[in-house]
Amino acid sequence: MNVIEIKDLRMNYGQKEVLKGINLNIDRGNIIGYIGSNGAGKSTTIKILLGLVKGYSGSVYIFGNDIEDINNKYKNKIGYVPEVAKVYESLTAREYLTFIGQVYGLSYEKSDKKARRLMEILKIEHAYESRLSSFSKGMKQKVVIISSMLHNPDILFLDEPLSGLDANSVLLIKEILHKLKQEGKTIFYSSHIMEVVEKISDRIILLDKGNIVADGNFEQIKNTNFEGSLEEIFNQLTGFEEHSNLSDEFIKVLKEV
Ligand SMILES: Nc1ncnc2c1ncn2[C@@H]1O[C@H](COP(=O)(O)OP(=O)(O)OP(=O)(O)O)[C@@H](O)[C@H]1O
Repeated sequence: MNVIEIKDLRMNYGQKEVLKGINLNIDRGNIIGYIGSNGAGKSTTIKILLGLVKGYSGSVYIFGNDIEDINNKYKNKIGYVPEVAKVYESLTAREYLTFIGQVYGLSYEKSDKKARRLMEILKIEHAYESRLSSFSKGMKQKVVIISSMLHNPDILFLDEPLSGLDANSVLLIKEILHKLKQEGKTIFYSSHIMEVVEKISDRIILLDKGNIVADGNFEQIKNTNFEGSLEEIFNQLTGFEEHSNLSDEFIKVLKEV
């Protein structure tokens, strides 16, 4: 059974067609690199899958159930790291994480124990009782990552999850994702850092202006399209060949007096 099945997914915002008929079947135990230019429709797709955006046409099945039909029960099996996470700054990490844990159906005690241990492993345990407003960017990101995984979800949607993390933490999170995948978890990984996507993804899906323009593992995409790194392939497939001219122009404007 496919963990996620998307059929002819379309979404408009006013006159603007943001998704133009997406079809996707996703197996369990995969890391899916979901990439595309700014405004391509990645976050919109993820928000539809999470039940946060309505008004789409087509259908979305998660664990074989239409997300319109299943009273949101599937949400306890999903974790989400949004691109820009809104944490409650006035709460301590402990208050925030135990709250999120309980939203996902864990007991207070269980949430507390797991959250403290996870913060310890990510080396921010000293701040467990501190307000989130006092956290650095990377520390906040670690809390958001913990909050998305505390309930051990089967599907993870990660939007730029490594943002603000130092090199050691990046290494650790990548390793965790790899191990979660081996345990059968499905990870939807959306990012603009092509080197990371190229390395960690079992399958890469490239969205361009609301359409899927490439789908396969890195080798397949390389063979059926162009040679080069994922970054180069991305630029070619999204038709971006003018960086040299644009950078010249940018600097020319800077020099204007
Ligand atoms: N709530 C909204 N109302 C109107 N238009 C929206 C809304 N949300 C997104 N859009 C538009 O939909 C398009 C796709 O946006 P989306 O956030 O899905 O892109 P993205 O691929 O995630 O981009 P990025 O890489 O910049 O995060 C954009 O043109 C955006 O302006």
